[in-house]
Amino acid sequence: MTKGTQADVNPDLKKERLKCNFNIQEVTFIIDGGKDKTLQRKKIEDVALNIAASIDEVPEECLNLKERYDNAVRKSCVYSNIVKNELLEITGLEALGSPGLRRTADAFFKDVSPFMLHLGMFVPTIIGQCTPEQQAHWLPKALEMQIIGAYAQTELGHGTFIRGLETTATYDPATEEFVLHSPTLTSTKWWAGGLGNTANHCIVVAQLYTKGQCHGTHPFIVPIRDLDTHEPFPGVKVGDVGIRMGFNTADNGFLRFNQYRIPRENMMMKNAKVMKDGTYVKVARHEKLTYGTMVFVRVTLVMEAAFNLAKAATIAVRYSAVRRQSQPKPGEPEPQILDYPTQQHKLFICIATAHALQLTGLWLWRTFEAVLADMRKGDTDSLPELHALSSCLKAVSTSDSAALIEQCRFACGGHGYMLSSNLPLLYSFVTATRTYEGDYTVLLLQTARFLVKAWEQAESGKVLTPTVAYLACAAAKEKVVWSDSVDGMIRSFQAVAAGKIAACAENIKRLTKTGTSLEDAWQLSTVRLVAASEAHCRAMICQAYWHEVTRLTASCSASVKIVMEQLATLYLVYWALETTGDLLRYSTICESELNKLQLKYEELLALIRPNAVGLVDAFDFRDEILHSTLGAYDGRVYERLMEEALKSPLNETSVQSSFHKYIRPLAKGKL
Ligand SMILES: CC/C=C\C/C=C\C/C=C\CCCC(=O)SCCNC(=O)CCNC(=O)[C@H](O)C(C)(C)COP(=O)(O)OP(=O)(O)OC[C@H]1O[C@@H](n2cnc3c(N)ncnc32)[C@H](O)[C@@H]1OP(=O)(O)O
Ligand SMILES: Cc1cc2nc3c(=O)[nH]c(=O)nc-3n(C[C@H](O)[C@H](O)[C@H](O)COP(=O)(O)OP(=O)(O)OC[C@H]3O[C@@H](n4cnc5c(N)ncnc54)[C@H](O)[C@@H]3O)c2cc1C
Repeated sequence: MTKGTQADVNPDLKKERLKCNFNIQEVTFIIDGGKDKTLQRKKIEDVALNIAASIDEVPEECLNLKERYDNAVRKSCVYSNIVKNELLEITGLEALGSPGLRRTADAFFKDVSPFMLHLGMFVPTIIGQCTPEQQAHWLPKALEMQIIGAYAQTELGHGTFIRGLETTATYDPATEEFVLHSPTLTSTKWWAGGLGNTANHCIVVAQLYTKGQCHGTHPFIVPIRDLDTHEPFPGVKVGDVGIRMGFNTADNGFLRFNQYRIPRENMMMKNAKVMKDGTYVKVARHEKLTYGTMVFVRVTLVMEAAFNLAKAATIAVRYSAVRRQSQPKPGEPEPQILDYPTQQHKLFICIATAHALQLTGLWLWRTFEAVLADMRKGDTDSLPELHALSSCLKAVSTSDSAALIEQCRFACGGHGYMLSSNLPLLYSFVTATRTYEGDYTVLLLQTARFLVKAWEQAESGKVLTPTVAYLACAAAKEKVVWSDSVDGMIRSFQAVAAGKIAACAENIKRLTKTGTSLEDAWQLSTVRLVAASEAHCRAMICQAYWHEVTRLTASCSASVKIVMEQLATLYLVYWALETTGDLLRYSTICESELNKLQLKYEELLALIRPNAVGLVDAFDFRDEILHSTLGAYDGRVYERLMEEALKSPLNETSVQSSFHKYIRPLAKGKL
């Protein structure tokens, strides 16, 4: 944060900070994943943010589309040099995935860097899909930015259904090359970030043909532009996909091939190989290991959802402490809008959800690392559970984050609609995460496949993997008695999930018994399967969040433990109240217990209220990263709104030329 002098700080915010009754830094350490992580992040910020402070002469939003792209490329080059020459020295290669790097990128780009997918997917795919020899060839070039890459999987005709991709890579043993071809309009690669004008290389996912046989989709590294002239190579047609809701500096592109040749060695061969004579050799022990980059990005997106929501919550809570509106008690001053329970209801769930997703995201990351370690030893047994976990957590976290960021904008009234609040841009960026890297519904249905199988195992008394172990109680017909203790609520959420999964399995069984094919029975059950998957995911987040809070606050000061537990309890009670219909159906909860729960919720809002500003301060966002007139640390909201308004190109002259060209002639009847 940028603290300035105390005298500059809005008096209401100053009072809020005095009210805070816990040690903010302790909470920051928990959110970052430990004190060492916080210190490293701050070191990275100190290096990068000095430069970022003066990077934009004109606000990004005042530039036209082409100028914005050029500016984004300029800044990406400056930023890449800082990463390469200074930041990687602080932490080594692991810095690529560090929160410090993610945060400092936001100081440079209000929208998105056209290089984002280079580090976000191109480099991870080289690491995940190449042999050691291929890595030795490609990785240094990519890290040194001698080549810039994109990840082109999605086509105009297919994004979700990867097996339906149409781009072909046909092996020619005579020249030891693959011939890439786009046989139809719908086979055009579409959407890849950085592809339109920036990248000179691209990972292309294509149907592999050798010896006349198709072996399904495989990834290839494809040079698409000359490294010196940047002209596309003959046989390559590449360009921008057009203006989007957000991501307008991300350079999302299209790509077509006309019998374009690449060397055999450019097939990424960690999981499958094509020998010189065209023989296809499968190396991987699991069919879906070529989908590995997607699993990796889905895992990282859970913390990404938390990060963006934390930014929105910081903006909206600080603004709500500064903003005064209405007069509920005659003769008394207008209250801070943060004092309205309805405002607390809108905002405290945002803080709690940011914590829930961050702590669940850190747990998921550790799970991912453990599965990777198993796979390095040749054991892929835990991959289906990781796929099921990462699919539903990606879906629910990105969806919750987008919806709650929009709620933060609503909470800021008219000023939230200003681009300078940064809430509109944040929303347009985050809402895309619900779609990319696997659409919400599609991913929940992937988890549902796993859940229905797990239910069948539970019914037949088999041992279940940890995230679905709770199904055993339901399969044994154990009744869950409602209790508003934390453990009681988690058990009830699990009972809801188990009840929904069981109902899906029964429905599928009923339909197939009466002659419906399994595929049709599945389709006819998908509305409830999505709901079951959501319920499972919610129960899992509640359990992981509470477990992590208990674990991480065990050695904290008492006040930190209290406030962290209040937030986690608020999260559970909020979701119990949101899903009362389900609880009435699948647990023993009754009307009087629901009333008690509502009271508990309102009490929690009041308990959290004095610490609200302290809690968002604990996210520790510097102003250079928040980019918000409403959310700056000093709370000088009105001054900043006015300063930004005066920067508008429409205020450069007191009279616009359009007045003389159109309005005056119209008024004089001369148009
Ligand atoms: C600043 C941000 C920070 C970091 C992020 C960086 C960059 C982010 C910015 C933009 C990135 C955007 C990039 C993209 O969007 S890239 C394109 C992503 N595309 C997708 O995600 C497509 C979604 N579709 C799929 O994943 C699959 O096609 C599918 C829906 C899963 C279906 O696949 P299919 O082959 O048809 O499989 P099924 O027949 O449905 O299932 C068969 C069997 O396989 C299992 N399975 C499926 N996927 C996986 C997997 N990944 N891992 C392990 N197992 C998998 C599936 O469960 C099933 O198992 P059964 O046992 O049930 O048979
Ligand atoms: C900002 C942005 C950046 C992107 N960047 C990249 C990139 O860098 N590289 C890349 O390769 N791709 C990228 N993508 C593409 C992205 O991965 C796909 O858009 C995404 O996977 C969804 O696929 P789709 O567009 O084909 O949607 P569709 O699959 O056509 O979805 C449309 C609707 O159909 C529903 N639907 C589809 N299949 C099913 C099913 N089986 N059952 C039930 N419902 C179904 C969906 O739920 C959805 O409601 C990007 C997209 C965006 C928006």
